[in-house]
Amino acid sequence: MAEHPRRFSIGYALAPKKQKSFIRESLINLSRDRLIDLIKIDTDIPLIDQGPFDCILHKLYGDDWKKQLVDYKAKNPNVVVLDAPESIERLHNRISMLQAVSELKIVQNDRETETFGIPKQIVIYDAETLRDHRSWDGLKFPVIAKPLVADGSAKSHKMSLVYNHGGLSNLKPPIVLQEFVNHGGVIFKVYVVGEYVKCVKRKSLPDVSEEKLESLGGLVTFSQVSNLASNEKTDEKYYKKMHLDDCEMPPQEFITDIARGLRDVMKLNLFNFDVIRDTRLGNRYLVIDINYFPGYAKMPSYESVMTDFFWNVVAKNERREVAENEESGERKLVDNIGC
Ligand SMILES: Nc1ncnc2c1ncn2[C@@H]1O[C@H](COP(=O)(O)OP(=O)(O)OP(=O)(O)O)[C@@H](O)[C@H]1O
Ligand SMILES: O=P(O)(O)O[C@H]1[C@H](OP(=O)(O)O)[C@@H](OP(=O)(O)O)[C@@H](O)[C@@H](O)[C@@H]1OP(=O)(O)O
Ligand SMILES: [Mg+2]
Ligand SMILES: [Mg+2]
Repeated sequence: MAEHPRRFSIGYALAPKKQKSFIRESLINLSRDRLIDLIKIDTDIPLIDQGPFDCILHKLYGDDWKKQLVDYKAKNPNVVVLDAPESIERLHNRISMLQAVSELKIVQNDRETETFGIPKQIVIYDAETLRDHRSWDGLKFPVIAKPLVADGSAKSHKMSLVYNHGGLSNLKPPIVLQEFVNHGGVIFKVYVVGEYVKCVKRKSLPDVSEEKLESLGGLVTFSQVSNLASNEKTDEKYYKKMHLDDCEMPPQEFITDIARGLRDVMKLNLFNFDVIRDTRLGNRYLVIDINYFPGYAKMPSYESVMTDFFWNVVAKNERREVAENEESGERKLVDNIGC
């Protein structure tokens, strides 16, 4: 009798909004065709009582969830958890998040003139430090004030563009004050899925000229500028409407090197990062934000990219398991012969 090919099972635990945008029929069907079943994890039932899963895909936080993952892994040592909660955690703080960029060790070739880094930034933990001008004296206005915590809450996305020191008094620490860098109103979003890297353009905040800065007072607040309705973004009309066509992309190899470097340093497979190009220099790129498990459905052909990745993860794991079993079988045989 012919043996049935092995099917794989991936459990997903996502917030309702993420589930709605990411787990589309098209993704379920394509994965199913490749022998991968995407199964919803019921967060009202202990994880340990569900499955078995070859892989768990998640974007949920908290100590209880972390413990559930640890317990599940203890019982099912071969499960692949994407990604490890300890690796995701550094992205919940906007300082440790961007420190990953300074940890990169990229050897640039002589032909490359592009450089990368992060904007100048400081962290302010309390109102007293915010009032003390010595804390922010070294910063050039305008600055963007970002909540220190980046935990996915609406609050963590609420930003302020602060034009002068007068505007600082309205802010609520703990915050990061980051120099605003003019970048021609276009941001590059780099999506990473394991080895796969895709860079797309999005509309960003417009430049602030010196003259405009003098005439402006205080601050202006905003939230998730680049996150318009998701169907608009893959649309060609979106590019035309936003005049994004005219903007040159950064060199692919340069971006891929940064993406792979970040993946290794952070030990993450699923993330994106935002990059802006300093208009004064033209070849200096700054990473301003890194997000765990971003809106992949906005990435072109996301279904096939994700399915290929899932397949690589589960099939590679399966091969490792088989090899380990064979190895321990051989060892047993040797032990028995030795007896
Ligand atoms: N240093 C900067 N200089 C210029 N523009 C910036 C800077 N930092 C942020 N921005 C603009 O503000 C937007 C929001 O900032 P950021 O990406 O840090 O916030 P976020 O809430 O974490 O975003 P996301 O929705 O991608 O998670 C950016 O997309 C970009 O348009
Ligand atoms: O809303 P979308 O699905 O499009 O994805 C956004 C995602 O929201 P979600 O995780 O609630 O879905 C955000 O995550 P949190 O910081 O809020 O955790 C953040 O990663 C954004 O950068 C994503 O937008 P993108 O960077 O891809 O444009
Ligand atoms: Mg961002
Ligand atoms: Mg972010």
